[in-house]
Amino acid sequence: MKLTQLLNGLEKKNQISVDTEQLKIKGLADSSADVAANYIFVAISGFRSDGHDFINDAIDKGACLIIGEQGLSGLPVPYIQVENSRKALGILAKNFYGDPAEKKWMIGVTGTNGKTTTSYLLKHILEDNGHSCAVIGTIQNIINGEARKSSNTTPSSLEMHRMLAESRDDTAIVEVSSHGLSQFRVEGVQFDLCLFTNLHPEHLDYHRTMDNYFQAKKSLFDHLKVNGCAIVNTDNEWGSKLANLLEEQGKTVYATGKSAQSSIRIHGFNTDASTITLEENGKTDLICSPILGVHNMYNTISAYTAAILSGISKEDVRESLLRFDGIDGRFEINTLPEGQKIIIDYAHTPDAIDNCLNTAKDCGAKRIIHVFGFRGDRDISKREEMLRLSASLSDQYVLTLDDLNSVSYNEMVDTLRQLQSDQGNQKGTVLPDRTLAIKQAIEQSEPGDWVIITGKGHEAYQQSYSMNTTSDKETVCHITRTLDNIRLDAVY
Ligand SMILES: CC(=O)N[C@H]1[C@@H](OP(=O)(O)OP(=O)(O)OC[C@H]2O[C@@H](n3ccc(=O)[nH]c3=O)[C@H](O)[C@@H]2O)O[C@H](CO)[C@@H](O)[C@@H]1O[C@H](C)C(=O)N[C@@H](C)C(=O)N[C@H](CCC(=O)O)C(=O)O
Ligand SMILES: Nc1ncnc2c1ncn2[C@@H]1O[C@H](COP(=O)(O)OP(=O)(O)OP(=O)(O)O)[C@@H](O)[C@H]1O
Repeated sequence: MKLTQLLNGLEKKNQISVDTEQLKIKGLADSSADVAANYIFVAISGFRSDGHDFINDAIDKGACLIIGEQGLSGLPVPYIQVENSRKALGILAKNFYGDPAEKKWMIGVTGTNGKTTTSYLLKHILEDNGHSCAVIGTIQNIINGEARKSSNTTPSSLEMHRMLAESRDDTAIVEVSSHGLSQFRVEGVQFDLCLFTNLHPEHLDYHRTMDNYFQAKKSLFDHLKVNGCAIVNTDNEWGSKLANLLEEQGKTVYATGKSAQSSIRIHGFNTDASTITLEENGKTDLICSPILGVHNMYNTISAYTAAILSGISKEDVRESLLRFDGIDGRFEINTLPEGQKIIIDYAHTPDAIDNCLNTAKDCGAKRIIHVFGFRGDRDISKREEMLRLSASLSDQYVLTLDDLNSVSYNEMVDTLRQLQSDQGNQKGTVLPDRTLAIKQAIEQSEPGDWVIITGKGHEAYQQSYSMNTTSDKETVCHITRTLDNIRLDAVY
């Protein structure tokens, strides 16, 4: 592709020569390791290293043009200085791959909790009604029906545009994280629908304040196509604020919530039957939420609204919801022959833990035994609240290891012990080996009890534990001898 086409929309700080404009570009790379002959290398100043330090490597590998933020001169190949390299990468990737988002029905989902659940509910409804849906998100990326490993919730803009270009699906659902937004990973992607699930304290190690975190999430809505719609859960205070701000900007907002002003108004939740009564334009509708918990009912409402705005009839959406068979690691229930329920859930925020434990209570759990831990290198400000909630809502809890990341085993165990002694109560114990913690919880459970294992959900273990299993699901299967894969028990 000719460089002039690629640079469309890019603000340059320096002029480039007519000869440079004629360069034929074979590819783009933001990692020197991926550079080949006639590539553009975009140097990004990162959190761990600085791409500008790898410019010479990139040139040795065949880069014919460098883009970066520093005022550099004297390079053996042309250099373009830009204000923001991550943003530049998105613009170049969009041009290089021919603006793939423009050719699809694009749906972006953001919020602290519920992005994955809402995305999979929506994917199911759309596919059940004849569409083909790509999903780019936390568990995996699904392109043309094939699952690919995902290492970030929202991949870099380069991978994003590449995957969208490879996808022959008519629709793409993208989970958009706040990190992704603040790092311009959806630069050049415009959405037909943008969904906001909720905002709760999380990632404050990165964003510092809730307002910064909110601003990052809000920026997704700058990516709405001209006729695009925002779908916002206004029962969350930040959602309500967002809906007002977007309306002030003249955007089309579908507010979902209990208030009378909502476009889709919630009249009531029936937690026993897992149903929701909704009202739109004076007409009420009863829909089933196929995953337990009021929090999952909110996800169902977001998916329902997005499906309707995608052109599916209410009747078809209602029918499709009845055929949904669950998501890995999202309130997955296994009922033991003796009557205990074992739940595996990805909850790793105070709000999510609150929701999970309360769902078990609402569903009549005799006793709740909660197994959980804290991730190394992640926002530590939420730990006390997570423990406080578990100590008050569960009947017994076991503090155990979650991913250590770069934190040492001893440091995390000391942290667990310290937190238990400062904030815990007599219901709790510390048992670092996650597999033994799960075993102890299951062994101590009695018919009618719910054992709730949170934090890892669908993910594989990073550490090895004494049982040699690779995930919570495998551990539970191993302990309970449930050899069949655990699947979500029917809610209805
Ligand atoms: C802290 C953070 O967000 N880092 C993200 C960021 O990495 P970075 O650009 O800072 O990378 P870096 O290692 O410092 O390298 C800087 C540059 O030098 C280049 N380089 C480096 C080495 C080399 O030899 N040659 C070279 O060219 C790198 O390719 C890069 O372009 O940009 C990368 C590309 O987009 C991301 O993969 C990476 O996510 C890391 C892996 C990560 O763990 N991020 C988490 C915090 C995250 O983003 N999480 C959210 C979900 C949060 C949630 O809701 O749970 C997500 O969307 O996944
Ligand atoms: N709407 C919701 N409100 C509060 N908590 C929720 C909601 N939906 C899901 N959760 C909780 O959050 C956990 C993660 O859910 P999900 O994976 O759908 O969210 P996510 O936004 O994709 O999370 P992440 O950004 O961490 O990948 C669930 O296992 C559940 O405990």
